[in-house]
Amino acid sequence: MQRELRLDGVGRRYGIRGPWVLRGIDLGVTPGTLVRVEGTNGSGKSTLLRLLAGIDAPTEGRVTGRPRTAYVPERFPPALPFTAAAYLTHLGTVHGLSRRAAARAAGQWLERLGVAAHASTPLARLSKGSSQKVAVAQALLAEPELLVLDEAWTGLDADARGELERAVAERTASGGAVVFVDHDPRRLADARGATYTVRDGALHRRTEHLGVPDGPRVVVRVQGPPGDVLPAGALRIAAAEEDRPGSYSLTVPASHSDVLLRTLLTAGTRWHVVSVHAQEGPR
Ligand SMILES: Nc1ncnc2c1ncn2[C@@H]1O[C@H](COP(=O)(O)OP(=O)(O)OP(=O)(O)O)[C@@H](O)[C@H]1O
Repeated sequence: MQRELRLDGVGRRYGIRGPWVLRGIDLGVTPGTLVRVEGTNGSGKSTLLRLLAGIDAPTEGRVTGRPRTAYVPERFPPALPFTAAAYLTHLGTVHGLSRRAAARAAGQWLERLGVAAHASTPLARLSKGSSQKVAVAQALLAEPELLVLDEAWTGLDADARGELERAVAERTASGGAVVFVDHDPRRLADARGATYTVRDGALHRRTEHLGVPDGPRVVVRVQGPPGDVLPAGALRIAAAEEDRPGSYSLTVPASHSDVLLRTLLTAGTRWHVVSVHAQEGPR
């Protein structure tokens, strides 16, 4: 993602005389950031996410700087005459992948989300949970610059929920942005990012960090050449402390630890991983 996606003075209402659901929204989504959107039922969270995803247009105001975007809607349209694999392959080509690359990415995501056994099942015959996995796969397969997730964890089993959290870490570590709504306040609660609350049609920035930081974390200690800068992707997902010149402790939510390790081990500079340990309980 090269630049900021901006909403300036954005308002949305449904119907000419409908009440304003959102009004005067100014928001910048910068590359590599994670944004949680909160609010009570009916406050306008999904409306905001549809505007950010570009599948709905504002009634007033401007949206600029749109990156390559993918979206998991609150309700996935399932009754299309495709199998899961054919649908994902088709969408991959729509996103600009070659047919071969799209089929490969479709297979990989069905595998990662634990639904590969249903690759040949028509969408209309998938269970609710499997259908949600296909909804998640369609958004992830083309590695979007902006990923918009509306209750995307709902209906997923524990393994798939973990896989989606990892995918979020991958997207942010590689410079993409992720905007999400989730009814569980613990979702990605430890991850670095910003929280906004939708209230009375306006957007209020709540805190620098998401939610209540009480989830399991992992501390990775690394050593590199003194004076070398940690990879940007690592700094997007981890809190870093320099213990000595060139020696850092990086703290991440447990769900992000393997993405952090991969980011460090594939960086240009050779970072030596000294230790990896779990940090439990309140800090
Ligand atoms: N397509 C639509 N046509 C008419 N009104 C709509 C439409 N979509 C949303 N609304 C209305 O806009 C308001 C905000 O809805 P929205 O779905 O954005 O809220 P939400 O915060 O996501 O709610 P929830 O937490 O229940 O999912 C509600 O009053 C809703 O009825």
